[in-house]
Amino acid sequence: TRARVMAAEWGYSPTNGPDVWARLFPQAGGARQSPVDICTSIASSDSNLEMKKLTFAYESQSDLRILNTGHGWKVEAPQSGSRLEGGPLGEDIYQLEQFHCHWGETSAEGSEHTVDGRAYAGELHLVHWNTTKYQSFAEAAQHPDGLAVLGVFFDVGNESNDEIEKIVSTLSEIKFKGQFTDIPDVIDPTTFLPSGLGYWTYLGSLTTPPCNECVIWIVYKEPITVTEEQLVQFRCLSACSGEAEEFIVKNYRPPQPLGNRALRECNA
Ligand SMILES: NS(=O)(=O)c1cc(F)ccc1F
Ligand SMILES: [Zn+2]
Repeated sequence: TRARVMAAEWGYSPTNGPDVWARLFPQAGGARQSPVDICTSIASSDSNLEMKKLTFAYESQSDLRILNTGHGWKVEAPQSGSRLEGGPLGEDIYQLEQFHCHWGETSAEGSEHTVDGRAYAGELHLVHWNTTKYQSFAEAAQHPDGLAVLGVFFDVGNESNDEIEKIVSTLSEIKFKGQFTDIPDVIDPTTFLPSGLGYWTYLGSLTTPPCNECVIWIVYKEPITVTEEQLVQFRCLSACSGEAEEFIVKNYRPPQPLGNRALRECNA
């Protein structure tokens, strides 16, 4: 009943998960929702994108705050000196705000976007907002061109990802929802990006409630590699703030209808 969904926090279980979000968050039922299945055969190679190269410049930062949001971990990384521009972003400059990731109960699933129906083991999101047009992240999230999110797929392999290890090493300190700590290591967001910079791009939304339709998505084609052990550590985070232990074993939204949206690709 509505009362039950009203009472419960949104999440990823059958009673409060993606299938019922639209009851509480009307935008979740909109026509430009994310994620989507990336059907590579319909992706149009847009010469326009080839022309305007996507460029990014990040600072290396230490003592970034990492938080257990109850739905996963999030690193707050407001970087006034960072810039993401070009590609599908027109003339506007986007600034890094935070990064986080999504994963599944097993490594057979976990990414939000899928490629020709194939899910990856996880997906990292580097979230940026349009500082050319808007005065704050919150304001930008109310506009169709407010945010730009870079998505990077995780493949499971034998080499552990050193940058992800800096995140993993703090997770024991933020086991419970609401806990946060500072990451002592220096983090350079550039190191999260794959070497091949080809990507797909389309207009979409936040993949968690309220699912605002405010995101220009840029999803890299090439995954980065993490280890099963690193993903196992993600799944040890608790969704609760107290002694009760409800592990965050999955926090990905399944693909939503692309509808008549253009899906463009750029082979950088
Ligand atoms: N998963 S997401 O990158 O679409 C996202 C980013 C935010 F800043 C807030 C909510 C979100 F769901
Ligand atoms: Zn995300």
